[in-house]
Amino acid sequence: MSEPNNTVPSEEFDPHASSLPGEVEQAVLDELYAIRGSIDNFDAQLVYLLAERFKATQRVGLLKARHDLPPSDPNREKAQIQRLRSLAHEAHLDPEFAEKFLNFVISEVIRHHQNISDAHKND
Ligand SMILES: O=C(O)C(=O)C[C@]1(C(=O)O)C=C[C@@H](O)C=C1
Repeated sequence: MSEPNNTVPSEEFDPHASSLPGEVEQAVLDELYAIRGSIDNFDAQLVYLLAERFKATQRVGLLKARHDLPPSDPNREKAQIQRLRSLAHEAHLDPEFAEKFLNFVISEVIRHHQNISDAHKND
């Protein structure tokens, strides 16, 4: 039976899933798997961190809808981008990437805010 799209697949994550076995020495694969273990831990944290951020922005969206405030706040965004670029620079992360990432997240937040506002108006 196939699963509905909105559920977590029941299949276990295989941390050793790879297209490389047979192509490289086992020692190289072992080193790669060890590094990938850290990548997997980081990706899991990223998901939890983003979920927490969206929980907070959901509250902002409700507050804005209740008080009929616009979904976006361009001056706030400018300040956030400037701060994130500077943090990225200090952390040796490409500031362009940090800005693109923040803009990507914020555009999704604004879409959520708009949906909350539309739902609020139709109540
Ligand atoms: O702080 C707000 O006013 C928000 O709506 C949150 C947020 C963000 O995701 O950080 C999203 C949209 C705004 O343009 C600015 C910031």
